[in-house]
Amino acid sequence: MISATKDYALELCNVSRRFGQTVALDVVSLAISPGEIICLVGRSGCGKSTLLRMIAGVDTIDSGRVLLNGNEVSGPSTFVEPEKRRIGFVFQDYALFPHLTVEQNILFGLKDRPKQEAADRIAYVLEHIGIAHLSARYPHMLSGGEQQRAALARALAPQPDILLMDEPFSNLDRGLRDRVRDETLSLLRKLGTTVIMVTHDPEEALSAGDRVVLMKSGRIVQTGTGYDLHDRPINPYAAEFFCAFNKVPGVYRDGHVETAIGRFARQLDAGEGSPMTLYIRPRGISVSREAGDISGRVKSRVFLGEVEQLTVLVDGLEQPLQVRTMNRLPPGTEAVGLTVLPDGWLTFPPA
Ligand SMILES: Nc1ncnc2c1ncn2[C@@H]1O[C@H](COP(=O)(O)OP(=O)(O)OP(=O)(O)O)[C@@H](O)[C@H]1O
Repeated sequence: MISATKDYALELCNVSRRFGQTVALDVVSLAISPGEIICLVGRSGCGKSTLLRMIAGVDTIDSGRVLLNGNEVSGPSTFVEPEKRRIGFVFQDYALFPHLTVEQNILFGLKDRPKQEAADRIAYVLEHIGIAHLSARYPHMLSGGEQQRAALARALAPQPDILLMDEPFSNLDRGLRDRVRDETLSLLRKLGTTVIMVTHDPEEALSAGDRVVLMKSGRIVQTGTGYDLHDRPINPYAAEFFCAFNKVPGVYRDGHVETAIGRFARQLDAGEGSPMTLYIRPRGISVSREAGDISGRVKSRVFLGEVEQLTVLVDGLEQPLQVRTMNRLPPGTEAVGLTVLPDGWLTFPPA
């Protein structure tokens, strides 16, 4: 084994994996500190599950290195078996053994421990995860949320260095999901567990982890806090993953993006006359019955509770603008004034 820095719980160095013609992971590098909670996101097929499988060691890599606590576990001439990696796994379907009780499921991962130690570990996780009263039940006798907690208890019992979770909350309905997720993550934080959690849900990714890792076609597009990814996306893919933007074509001139709905000042590293697309957040437009920078006509509105989504026709734009507002307009309002807020827009060259 090659020993590198122990500052990181996990390091991926130029990891690649192909399946025939498909490049599932394309020279991926990532370092994760102990106790960090990472949300791994990206569209279907971008390589999230493959990445978890390589870390867990249930599949091999073609090139690169994987290090756990500074020790190489996958590399050109190294392969440490999954059982020896001290990694816990929680799957989307929980994968509990149906013929074993909750307690027996947890015991399964502790078979090599002395009896008393295993019993102590089981008691500890049952209590901390709040399912001691369910220990004698079989999986089919548990609700979705309870099954999720049982799977978490089984994964945590052997005290893994890293916990990998593949869409762990996606089988739960919305209300339960938020609660189980908050409870689970606060417990994992308390235990100081390093976590990589795959999710499809952009909101979950922004809110749940310390850091978001966004993938596309086997590559990491951007890593950063939820605020970084949401407010400062590095490209249109990252931007559109977290927000359904209005897109307005424009041209860069004299420090401004010139569009059919006005000039937007920003210093850009772009040549005079370069085409630029303005990405305007639906919440980045204020709307009122007074005159604004832009005149529009409300085509339709959908009341969503906290906010209302308006579709507004604007002269000179092929597509109407989508506007999300907390400002309740009187029924039947047609003519509106719109103003794009200073931090309500981004700009990128056209894709
Ligand atoms: N064993 C395999 N054989 C062939 N192709 C595979 C295999 N495993 C994964 N792939 C391909 O590799 C790519 C990445 O798959 P992966 O399951 O990692 O994506 P994902 O981001 O987890 O997708 P999803 O969000 O749909 O679960 C996909 O194109 C997939 O079809």
